[in-house]
Amino acid sequence: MKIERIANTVSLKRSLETGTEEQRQQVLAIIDDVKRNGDQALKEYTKKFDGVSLQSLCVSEQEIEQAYTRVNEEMVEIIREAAENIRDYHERQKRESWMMMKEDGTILGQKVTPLDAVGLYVPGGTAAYPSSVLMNVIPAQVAGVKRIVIVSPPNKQGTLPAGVLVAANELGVKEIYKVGGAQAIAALAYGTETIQPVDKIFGPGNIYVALAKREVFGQVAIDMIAGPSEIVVLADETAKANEIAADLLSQAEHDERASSILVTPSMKLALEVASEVKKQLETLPRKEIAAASLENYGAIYVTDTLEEAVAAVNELAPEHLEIITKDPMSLIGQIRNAGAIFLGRFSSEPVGDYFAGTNHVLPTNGTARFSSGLSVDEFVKKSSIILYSEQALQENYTKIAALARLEGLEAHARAVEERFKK
Ligand SMILES: NC(=O)c1ccc[n+]([C@@H]2O[C@H](COP(=O)([O-])OP(=O)(O)OC[C@H]3O[C@@H](n4cnc5c(N)ncnc54)[C@H](O)[C@@H]3O)[C@@H](O)[C@H]2O)c1
Ligand SMILES: N[C@H](CO)Cc1c[nH]c[nH+]1
Ligand SMILES: [Zn+2]
Repeated sequence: MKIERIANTVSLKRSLETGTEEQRQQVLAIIDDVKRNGDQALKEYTKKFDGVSLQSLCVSEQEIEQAYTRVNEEMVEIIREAAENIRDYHERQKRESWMMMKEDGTILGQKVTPLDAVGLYVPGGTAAYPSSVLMNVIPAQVAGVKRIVIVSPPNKQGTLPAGVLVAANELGVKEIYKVGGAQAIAALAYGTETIQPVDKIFGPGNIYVALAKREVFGQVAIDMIAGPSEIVVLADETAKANEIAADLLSQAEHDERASSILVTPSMKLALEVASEVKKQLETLPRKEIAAASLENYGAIYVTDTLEEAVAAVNELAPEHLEIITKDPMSLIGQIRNAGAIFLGRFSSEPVGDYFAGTNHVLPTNGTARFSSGLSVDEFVKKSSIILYSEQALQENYTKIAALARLEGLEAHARAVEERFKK
């Protein structure tokens, strides 16, 4: 990894894939086809892109049973325990409806209502993560969403990865469809004979999925458009180089476009981490991906002071931040931009990816400056409640009418005056 001396200003080299005009046109054509031809279009695209002809798009009971034969009981227990931790954490995010009454009889409040139906896209290939099923489905369930649908492209055997099916089944998700890409997003947005439309679509995917989500936005809501994984480790001379190297590699193995960065005031640590990364990389099964990621988007930044290192972290605004210093807790107050903050050497990033209970869907591409990770909030909507008493309107209608006339909206003014016409 390259070692660079920096002051406190630095910007993370990030990979932003926006797609070509040709890809956008292709996605538009797919969406239009699904709108017109429903299931038939879904099956044709599945044959074309995933290389498999399906009789039915639905995952059957039999496929779920088959999946359990491929995931051992111990693994199922671990999935259950992770799910429990995630549910426990997200239960605390739940918002209640509230109302307040004023002395004049006015009642104001906020009604929290779960979305009726949400769709989760689970990417195909090696990026099909059972943990992402837990991270998206559990907050939806905690919010009270009744209908949760999963879509994912089938493999050559015409089914979905066993881990994904087991995770979904453990959570009680019954509606799972074998369809991926832009066609799956179109089906979730507009509906087909088999797939009823949803209100909001969640989950990452390749460029076709991302472009389709942008296109259907408005018809349905969408979550964030997630970029490649990122980790920044903020460490001082007390940290262990082998542990930091392992954590940097944990995110680098996700994607050639992932970004792993160490920021430290210690040149000694920087040199040790660089050599550890090289050593550990050699034995990683996904070493080509991790090496490309480190080559293009990895870095070790050395600052003069810890304060400068903290300022650099805030500039980087990473998805994941690990603080491995003498007193990590004392630095929390100074961290302004980070999707998740992992404190101390035993809070290695994969703890959050899988098990602690926090959500692993987090803001990337510097969006931690203004946004947060996935939470129960994304699965509810909030309606304002207004009950004005006669006394309250009597006392205030002339002010309301005045504000309306300031905006040139005479009918607004007359609406409130109408109640008090002599
Ligand atoms: N940010 C995260 O948390 C996160 C997590 C997991 C995966 N991912 C991302 O998900 C993506 C997974 O990609 P994937 O491709 O393996 O799976 P995918 O499920 O996203 O896409 C597969 C589908 O893409 C469509 N497709 C493929 N080639 C096409 C073409 N030429 N024209 C139109 N459609 C086409 C097909 O319909 C296919 O079913 C990766 O980019 C990965 O980085 C991100
Ligand atoms: N680190 C990823 C998000 O950046 C999430 C993940 C899933 N599985 C393993 N990791
Ligand atoms: Zn990860």
